[in-house]
Amino acid sequence: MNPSGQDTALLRCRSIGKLYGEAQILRDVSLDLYPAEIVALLGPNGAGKSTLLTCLVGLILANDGDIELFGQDIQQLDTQNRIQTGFVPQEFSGFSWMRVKQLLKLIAGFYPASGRHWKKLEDWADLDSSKKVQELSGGQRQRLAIVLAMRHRPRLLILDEPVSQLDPQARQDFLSLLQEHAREQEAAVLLSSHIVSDLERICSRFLVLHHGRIIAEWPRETLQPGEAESRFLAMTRDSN
Ligand SMILES: Nc1ncnc2c1ncn2[C@@H]1O[C@H](COP(=O)(O)OP(=O)(O)OP(=O)(O)O)[C@@H](O)[C@H]1O
Repeated sequence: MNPSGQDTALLRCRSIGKLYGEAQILRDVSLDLYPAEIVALLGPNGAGKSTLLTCLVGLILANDGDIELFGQDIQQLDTQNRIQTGFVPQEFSGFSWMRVKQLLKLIAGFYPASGRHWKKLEDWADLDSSKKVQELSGGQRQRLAIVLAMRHRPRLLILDEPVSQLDPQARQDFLSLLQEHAREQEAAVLLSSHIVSDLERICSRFLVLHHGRIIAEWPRETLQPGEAESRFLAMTRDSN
């Protein structure tokens, strides 16, 4: 599946395996992400979604398999490609004593001075930049994590439950921005969420991870409205 008509995957992984101690968390996971597509990662609690997403951005090492970003091995990724990636973790932690404006400035320093700051995204986040990170609410902290990951408009974006703490209006507006980002930047986006109706709104493909394996892949055009959720529930219930 390649919605942009371009052959080059921005992310390609093959046969990823991950162990924590003796426990096999991921098994033989392969996937490609292409420009201008938003792909959903579904899976019940403990399926391995966060583990997979964290491996895909190189924050933890897989035990088996290969991961390439922009055609480069993830362990050899050069700075030029590294700054074209963005990651929203499931929980944003650290930097608690810093003021929001200090943190934004610090992170901006990793990107070229000419780097675009996506004003519309910052307006959406509506953060009080004079506050310390530890003074932010859970939802405000999630907005900050999103701004930090997306403000430089990365071509490859991985998001781990990015809307779990957002209020309904913020969530809807963010999903629209995410679509705009994928379209305008021809960005490849992979995101996990337990709110399947959100994913049905914006994703062109659904991957189902269960017990560390991808057990299904559905292009959106093969689904009726609401069918991703019902199929997912039936599939994970039956294979428990
Ligand atoms: N650092 C760790 N050390 C040991 N086991 C871990 C570690 N992190 C995760 N696990 C285990 O790996 C499995 C997958 O966890 P993961 O967080 O990837 O699942 P998930 O699909 O993201 O779940 P959720 O929907 O609840 O966020 C779980 O059984 C979890 O207990």
